Amino acid sequence: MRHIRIFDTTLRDGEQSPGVALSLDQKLEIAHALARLNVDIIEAGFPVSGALEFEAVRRIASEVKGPVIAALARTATLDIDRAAKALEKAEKPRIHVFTSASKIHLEHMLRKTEEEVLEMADEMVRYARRYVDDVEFSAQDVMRADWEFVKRLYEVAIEAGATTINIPDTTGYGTPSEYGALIRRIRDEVVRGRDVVISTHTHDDLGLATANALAGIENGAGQVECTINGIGERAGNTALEEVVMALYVRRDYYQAYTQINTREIYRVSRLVERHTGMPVPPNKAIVGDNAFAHESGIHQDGVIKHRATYEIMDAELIGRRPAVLVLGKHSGRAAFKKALEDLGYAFPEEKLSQLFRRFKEIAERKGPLSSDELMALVESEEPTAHFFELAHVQFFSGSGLLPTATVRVRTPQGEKTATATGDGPVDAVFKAIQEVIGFRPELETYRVEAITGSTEALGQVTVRLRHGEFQAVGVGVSPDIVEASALAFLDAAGRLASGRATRHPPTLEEVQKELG
Ligand SMILES: CC(=O)SCCNC(=O)CCNC(=O)[C@H](O)C(C)(C)COP(=O)(O)OP(=O)(O)OC[C@H]1O[C@@H](n2cnc3c(N)ncnc32)[C@H](O)[C@@H]1OP(=O)(O)O
Ligand SMILES: CC(C)C(=O)C(=O)O
Ligand SMILES: [Mg+2]
Repeated sequence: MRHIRIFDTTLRDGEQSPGVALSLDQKLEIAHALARLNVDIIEAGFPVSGALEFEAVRRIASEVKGPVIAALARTATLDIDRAAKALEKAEKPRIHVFTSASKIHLEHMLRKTEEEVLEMADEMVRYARRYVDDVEFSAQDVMRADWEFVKRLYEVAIEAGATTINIPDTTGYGTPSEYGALIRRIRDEVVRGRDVVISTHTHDDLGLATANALAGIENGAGQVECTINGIGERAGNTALEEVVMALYVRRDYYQAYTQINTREIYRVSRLVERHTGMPVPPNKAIVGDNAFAHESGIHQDGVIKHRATYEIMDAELIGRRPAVLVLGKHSGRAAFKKALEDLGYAFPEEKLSQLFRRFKEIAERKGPLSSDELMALVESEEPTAHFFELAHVQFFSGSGLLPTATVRVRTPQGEKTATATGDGPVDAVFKAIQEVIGFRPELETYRVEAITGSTEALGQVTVRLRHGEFQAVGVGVSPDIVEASALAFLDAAGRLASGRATRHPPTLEEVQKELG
């Protein structure tokens, strides 16, 4: 098995994502998280580009231990001087010198001839080697460049002392077979057995970044440049989590491994999402919300019978909770039954079919149901006659006023009225209801949703109450949220009072108490 080095460039190419500007503290926090992930190299930034960037690289170099810390530099002495200065305290510093290889870059961007670029590459790699032993060399846009020039350029860089040669498909133009062939050619015709690591750097303009990186590995690359969540210039870079998990899950095929602590992947992904403000799409491989969720009945049935029927890796492996079954319009009986069992219900087949039909009708109209909604569905199918009925609710609140509510409720013992104050109108209403019904269930969850999308939207309130060892869910709907809350509370309290509640699973403390 070959070791593939993971070069993380979230803090450099990743931060080049339009609109992203990380603070010093955010960069440091991400760098520490990358060290816990055990990446081999952290590209901490491009020091010449600004004072904050310089300081971030300097702090990361002095504080983050473990990985090699790399800093980017153009083929210019000032860039290399700044990179070297920022890396002064690094245990394992690397200077990453880059130029360009394609005609279009040379003519229109660098405005240099091939000979001038060769000379700059030679001089600047040598210059960087005066500061550090570990120098990486890249030539942008290799995929669109002429092979003869690419060959000469990388040959010059190796002769000048580059220890890693990176082959960027800067514009995301290559296909996997082309990029793979290019890496193979670099290995056979440029590196020729010398002790130089070949690195991939692929962009996702055609959605091929990960496929291209893997093709590079198959053809001799020993380092992959990538970012968390695949962020980066334009459509982004190769996603670290994708390449790492592809190498792990298909180690039989690639015969290669990384040293990544995969259980940290999800945590770092969330951190980068939060700090960059770039949301991870739900269908994103490995780290998206749906990556380990199943809604289709056939898949759910398979997963319940044997996880591996529809899962090629365990969610826990990347630090996520186990796969979830989403109960929606595509779900089948098996998943529905399992969800009810998980909530503590067991029904005969006939009753289950009746509940399942009702569930399908609702899910087709409103989308997936949460477990509270499922409980409400089951309980609303019980013989109901409301035990407590709201006759009247009145409340007032406002700035400088003590929120106060009065409720009148029809109970089996007749109509009762109570007034209470609270932290807000809903709290005051709940306290007044507790007075009226004569017991004090604990509010475990409270959720408000708009049922329709306009300003006169109907509000749906779902509460879960607990009393002793019983719990019940109640739902209330009204254009007035406070009234919907009163209805929901009375619905759940009625279930508790009339013995139509479920026994809740014991808490850890209760089990410990029972066991003495
Ligand atoms: C593919 C990549 O990701 S490359 C990295 C890209 N990242 C960034 O650009 C982010 C940080 N960049 C910056 O802050 C700024 O662009 C700086 C500080 C680097 C340079 O700023 P400025 O001096 O204002 O130059 P500006 O950005 O307008 O133009 C880039 C200059 O660098 C030159 N250049 C580009 N690449 C290289 C290179 N590899 N080697 C030498 N010079 C280069 C360009 O030809 C241009 O030079 P010119 O001004 O003589 O025409
Ligand atoms: C600086 C280089 C490696 C780069 O990011 C690219 O070419 O995409
Ligand atoms: Mg790039």
